[in-house]
Amino acid sequence: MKPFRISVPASSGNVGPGFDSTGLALGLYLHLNVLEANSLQFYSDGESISTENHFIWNIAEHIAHKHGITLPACKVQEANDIPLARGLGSSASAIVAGIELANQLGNLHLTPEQKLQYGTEIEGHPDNVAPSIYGGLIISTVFEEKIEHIQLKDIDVDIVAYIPNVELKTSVSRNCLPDSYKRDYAAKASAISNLTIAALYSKDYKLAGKLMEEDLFHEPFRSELIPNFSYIREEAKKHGAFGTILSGAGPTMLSITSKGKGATLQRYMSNLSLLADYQIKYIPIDYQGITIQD
Ligand SMILES: Nc1ncnc2c1ncn2[C@@H]1O[C@H](COP(=O)(O)OP(=O)(O)O)[C@@H](O)[C@H]1O
Ligand SMILES: N[C@@H](CCOP(=O)(O)O)C(=O)O
Repeated sequence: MKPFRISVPASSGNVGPGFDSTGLALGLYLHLNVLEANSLQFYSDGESISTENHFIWNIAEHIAHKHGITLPACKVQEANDIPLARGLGSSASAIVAGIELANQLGNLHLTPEQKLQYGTEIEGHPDNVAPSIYGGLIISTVFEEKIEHIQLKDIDVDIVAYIPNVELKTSVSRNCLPDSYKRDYAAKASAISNLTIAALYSKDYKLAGKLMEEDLFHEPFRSELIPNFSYIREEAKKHGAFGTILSGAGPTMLSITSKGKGATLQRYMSNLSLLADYQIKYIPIDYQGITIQD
């Protein structure tokens, strides 16, 4: 077996009002280095860990099982820049990595569409899995059991993320959401979402940022779980952000600002004493999605 390396980007789900359907790939990565070995070995950031009930290995085995194969022994070294349970799609990146691990080890020749299908079945919604596979900004939905998706390339904005040092499980944050919305409310929420995508497509980032902050599908119900929600939004706006939204289910928040202004916004926000224990990062958009290197 030739050694190989899988790299999967993080992602920010929803992008404001695109609940469960829109996501942006971000330049923070989960890497798996895979080498030949006589027994199965898994290392995470240099430490040996058990593969029993290991999230990524379980997914690889699940995919292998679907295709009627057994995975060969190997040594997997994981290095992960994506903080867990912060709304940066760590679970989707891990799922995509597990699918790719099975694909490579089992010579399954999966297409990107098959990976998206499998990943979405496991994650439950495609908004993180799709950008982790394809890169860029992806709008997608499950339709007649298939996943339709469109990629918007060249999003000419800078991204700044505010990552608090507390975790929030996506499952917990989803429990706060209503089971249904009334027709007028849903129509308004959907109009805001449609116009946000049209604004992004037209590169009207000022309008896109304004509309992103008007989401009605999830942010109004989640904001009270999020530390400094209004404060971050207001401070970022004062210093050039077009808009500031929850990343995925939170607790990370994310601003979009003009191309070239990200570093300045990052510096300004890093000086706020209320945010002293946050990681505040200027993160590039990833346009490659998953990559495999020999
Ligand atoms: N690289 C990884 N290795 C093992 N488990 C992971 C990895 N990444 C994510 N997970 C699992 O996914 C959980 C986080 O998923 P979730 O609550 O959906 O948050 P998010 O996807 O926003 O980071 C972690 O607590 C862990 O159980
Ligand atoms: N659409 C999902 C996105 C969850 O993203 P995560 O990064 O928090 O897992 C939701 O809003 O629940």
